Amino acid sequence: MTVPTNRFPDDFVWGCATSAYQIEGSPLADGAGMNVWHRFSHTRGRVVNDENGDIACDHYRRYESDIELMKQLGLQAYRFSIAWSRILPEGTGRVNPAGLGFYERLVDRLLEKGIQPTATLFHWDLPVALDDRGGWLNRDIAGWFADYAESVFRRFDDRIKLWATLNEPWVVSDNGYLHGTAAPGHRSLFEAPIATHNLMRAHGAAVQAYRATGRHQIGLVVNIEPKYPASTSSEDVAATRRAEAQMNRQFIEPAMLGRYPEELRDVFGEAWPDWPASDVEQIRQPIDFIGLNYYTRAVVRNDPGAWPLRAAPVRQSQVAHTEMGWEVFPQGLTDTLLWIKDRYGAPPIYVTENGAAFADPATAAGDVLDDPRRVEYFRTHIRAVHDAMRAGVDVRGYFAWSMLDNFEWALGYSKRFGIIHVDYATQKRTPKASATFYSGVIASNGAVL
Ligand SMILES: N=[N+]=NCCCCNC(=O)[C@@H]1[C@H]2[C@H](O)[C@@H](O)[C@H](O)[C@@H](CO)[C@@H]12
Repeated sequence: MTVPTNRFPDDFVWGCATSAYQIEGSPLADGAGMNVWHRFSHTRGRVVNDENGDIACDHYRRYESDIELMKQLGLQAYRFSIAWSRILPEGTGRVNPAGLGFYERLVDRLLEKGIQPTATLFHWDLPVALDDRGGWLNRDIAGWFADYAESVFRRFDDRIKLWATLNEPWVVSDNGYLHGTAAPGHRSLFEAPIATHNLMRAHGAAVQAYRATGRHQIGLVVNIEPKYPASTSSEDVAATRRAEAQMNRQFIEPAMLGRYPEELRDVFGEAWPDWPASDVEQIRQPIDFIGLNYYTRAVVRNDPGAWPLRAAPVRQSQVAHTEMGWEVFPQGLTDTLLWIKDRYGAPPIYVTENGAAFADPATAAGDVLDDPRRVEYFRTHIRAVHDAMRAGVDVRGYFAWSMLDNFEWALGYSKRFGIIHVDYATQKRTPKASATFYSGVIASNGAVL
């Protein structure tokens, strides 16, 4: 693959990404079952300002005008997630035709507008009915997930050509079961490894199901945050390896190499089981691509009091940070793409999420002051992708996070990642300067960088 010096290959795909619970609203409409983020966000004290996704960006009802905005931007593809509990209100068994109907309308409208739909099966919004049966702690969930996957493959594989099983299983295991900062809000050293393992077994089962009937591509989306030691001391280097194994290799390694990083026993101790080899073999199903979500890096030091990693980030001074407190570090994206290529056999990669939160207040006149740092973030990170491709990494596409300002999980609506501003009181959409910039990147295939 020859990569031109000043633009991207002709078949490179440019898109934007979102997820169901963060933008759709109407979480219980038309027969949908309740999902764990609905229950979590309606539990006092779990989300900033006790905000929830009851309305969000009202995309469930406004999807046609939102697709019009995507068309105006010149998007070639759109990454969204399918809400499991719209399709199967009880998580298994009865299919809800109205739930399928929403995604049918969404997909057909996207195709009408020449925008490729790419779907993620699970973006954290587990049906409550399954959570009440143990959720990711119940080994049966691999079969439940495969059945759900089959019901959507059957319906949409004629129109969706790029599938992802899971979005960022690390966040579900680490935030949802280890630290309790995300749904379902558990805090347990023993539950997190079980959740990890069942998430990955479910991934494997869905890929196996896809291979039976699927005709296109399926992969796994992981968040990778490259870890750099704060010093060359053996303690800081060891701490960095623990942090890197627990976030960056805990999921991609079983999926691609059929093994878990040995550092996980150092992190979890007796709470890390000896998984049956047959389980890990089943997890290691050949996949067609890796989806990489990249936001930032971490500089890591040894911290004996930091449970359970015994590692802590060191904030870098005198450099730019986003509203999330994340360092702006585009070199980390190049480094990560090269790391995936070198460590996992040069798989095709899509950058499935990359973006930045900055405060973008709307003025009284209704304009939106898009922080110029967001344009700079996209410019430098898209350049970083190009650098990796010039160094031989097989990157197939880039999806900006996010198309719309949206519900940022436990941070509610306090963080704005969108290239399109959403006034949540009026639901008015206003493209930001970053939308104009990204539209130019797409139109010139990266030549404007
Ligand atoms: N330090 N630090 N970072 C810890 C690792 C961050 C992991 N979270 C993500 O990557 C989430 C991903 C998610 O898909 C999307 O649903 C979220 O809205 C975005 C923005 O938050 C990102």
